[in-house]
Amino acid sequence: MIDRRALRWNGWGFVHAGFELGGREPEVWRWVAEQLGRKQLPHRPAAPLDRLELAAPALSEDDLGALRAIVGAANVKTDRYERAFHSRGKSYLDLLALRSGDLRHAPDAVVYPGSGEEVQAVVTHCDREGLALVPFGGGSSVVGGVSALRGDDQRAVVTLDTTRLGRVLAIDSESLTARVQAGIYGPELERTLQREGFTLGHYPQSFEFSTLGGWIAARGAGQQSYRYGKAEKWLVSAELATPKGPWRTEAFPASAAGPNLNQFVAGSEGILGVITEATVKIHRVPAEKDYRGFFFKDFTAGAKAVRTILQEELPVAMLRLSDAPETHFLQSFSAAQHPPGAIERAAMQALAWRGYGEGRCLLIVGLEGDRETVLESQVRTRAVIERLGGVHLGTRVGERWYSKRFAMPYMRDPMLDRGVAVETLETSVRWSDLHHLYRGVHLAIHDALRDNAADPEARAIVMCHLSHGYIDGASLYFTMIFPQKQGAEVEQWLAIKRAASDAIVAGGGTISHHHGVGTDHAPWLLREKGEVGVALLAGLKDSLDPNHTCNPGKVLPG
Ligand SMILES: Cc1cc2nc3c(=O)[nH]c(=O)nc-3n(C[C@H](O)[C@H](O)[C@H](O)COP(=O)(O)OP(=O)(O)OC[C@H]3O[C@@H](n4cnc5c(N)ncnc54)[C@H](O)[C@@H]3O)c2cc1C
Repeated sequence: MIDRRALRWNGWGFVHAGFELGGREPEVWRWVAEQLGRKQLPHRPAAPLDRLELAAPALSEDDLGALRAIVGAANVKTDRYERAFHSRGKSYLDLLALRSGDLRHAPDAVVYPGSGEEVQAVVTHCDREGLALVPFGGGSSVVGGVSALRGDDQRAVVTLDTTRLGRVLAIDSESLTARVQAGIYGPELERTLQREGFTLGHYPQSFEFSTLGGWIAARGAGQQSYRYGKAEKWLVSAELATPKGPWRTEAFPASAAGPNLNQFVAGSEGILGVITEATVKIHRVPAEKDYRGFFFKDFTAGAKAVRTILQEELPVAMLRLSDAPETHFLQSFSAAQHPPGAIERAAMQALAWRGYGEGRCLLIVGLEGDRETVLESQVRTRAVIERLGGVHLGTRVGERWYSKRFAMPYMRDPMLDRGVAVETLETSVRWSDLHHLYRGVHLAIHDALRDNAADPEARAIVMCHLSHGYIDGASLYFTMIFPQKQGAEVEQWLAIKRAASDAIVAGGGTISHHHGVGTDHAPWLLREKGEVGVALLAGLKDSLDPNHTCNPGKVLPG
C-alpha cells in the first residue's frame, strides 16, 4: 500500500518525483511556448490545500462510530488531506477543480477496510443508512469515475478506499491463474507475481498509481494488451460486496451455462458494488523483450502495416503508431531536452531525403516471449513492415520509449502551472472506418479549439496514436495541448470534448475503449447501447443496488 501522503492530492504521482528535463527547463518551456503561439507562459499555481474551504463532514458521530466499529478507528479518515485526495480523479476537469480549490465534491469520510467482510459490512451499512458509497482504487479515473457524488435523497458520501486489500492470495501455477485482492497497486502485484516467475502483463500508463480493481471496473487496457489482453479478457472471476450481499461470479475456463456474468463486472465502475478480489489469468515472465522503432511515410501506410501484422496473426506485445503530429512532438520535445548530435541530425536528414520527412510516423513494435518466438516474430513483423514501406530505426528508439513509458503524466502539472491544458480521449473503431473517424475527430477538435481559443494567436497541438489493435479494428488515442482560456477553462474544455465525442460516435467509434464511462461519457451511452441496452444495465443496477447506494451519478445516463 502506498502512503497516501506521499502522493500529490491535486496532481500526478509522488510528491518527490517529477518529469526529468535534463537541466534544460528554459529551453523546453521556450519551445512549448513557441508551439502554442505564446511569447511567454503565464504563472498559474494551484491553490494550496490549507487555504481551501471544505464543508464540515455531513456524518453524525453515530455514523462515524458505526464505520469505526467496522474497520477500526484508524481506518476512518475525515481530515482535510484525505477528503481532498478522494474528492475527484485525474481528468483535466478534475484537476481544474482541485487546482482552483473547488472541493464541493469531497467525501464526508474515507474508509479503508482490511478484508472482504469489512467491505461488505460498510456497503450494507451505507445502504441501510442512506449514504452514498464511492469505490476508490488508485483514483486515476479520467472520466469522473470517483467523484464523491450523492443522490438527492442521500445524507452524505462515504468513499471506500480499497488499497488495504493489497495481497496476492494464491497462485495456481498449473492453471496459470492468481487470486488477488482488488486494491493491490500495479507495482506490488507485478513484484509478487514475478518473484514466482509469473506476470499479469497489464501495464497501463497509470500502472504505478492504479489498482487491480480499478483496471477491472473500468475495463482497462495495458500498453501490451496485444499479448496480455484487456481486463475483460484476463478476468476469470470476481468477488463483490453488493447491497444485496456478497456475489461471486463463475470461474470456468469456458462455459455455455448462459451469458458469462464476469462481463457485467468488467466495466461496472463501482455501480454494482465493490470488487474485493479477482482471479486473473497470468503468464510466465517472458524470457525476451524486444522493442524497436520504424518510420512510415504517412499514417495510412503505418496503419496498414499494423492491420496486416494483426490479421496475419503474428505474435506481438505492442504496436504503437504515432501520427505525424505526435511523431513530430515526441521528437522535438526530446530534442529540446537532449539536443541531437551531428550523427543523429545527419541520419534524420537522410531519411527526409528518402521521403520520411514532415509526414513521417513512428511505429514502435514490442515483442515479448521466449527467445525463438521473439526472434521469429521479429523477422516476420519486419518483413511485413518493410514490404509496406516502413524503414527500420533499430532498438534505441524502442528502448527509450520503454524506459520512459510511465513518465509523461508527470509533465501535466508543470504544464498546468503555466496555463497549458493537456487532455486525452480515446476510442476504438473497425478498420474499415478508422481513417474516416481519424479525420473526423481531428477536424472536430481543431474546429472546437479554434472557436474556443484563448486568443487569436493561440495555437494547439493535436496528436494521435493507434494502439491496442485487433483483427477487426484498433483504438485511436488523441492528445491535445493548448493554451487555457483564462476564466473559462471548464467551458473551453467541455466544448472541445463535446465536439470530439460527437465526432467519435458519428464516425462509428465507441465512446471509450479503455477509460470507461464515469460521469463524463454517460451522455453518449444511450447512442452506443440503445434504449434496450441501457434499460438492461439499469435493471441490473436495480436488482443489485435498489437504493442506488453504489457510485451514484456514474455510467447510466441521468
Ligand atoms: C496519466 C494516466 C494514464 C492512464 N493510462 C491508462 C492506460 O494506459 N490504460 C487504461 O486502461 N487506463 C488508463 N488510465 C485511466 C485509469 O488509470 C484507469 O481507468 C484505471 O483502470 C483506474 O484504476 P484505479 O485503481 O485508479 O481506479 P479508480 O480511478 O480508483 O476507479 C476507477 C473506477 O472504478 C471504480 N472502482 C475502483 N476500484 C473498484 C473496486 N475495487 N470495485 C468496484 N469499483 C471500483 C471506481 O468507482 C471508478 O468508477 C490513465 C489515467 C491517467 C491519469
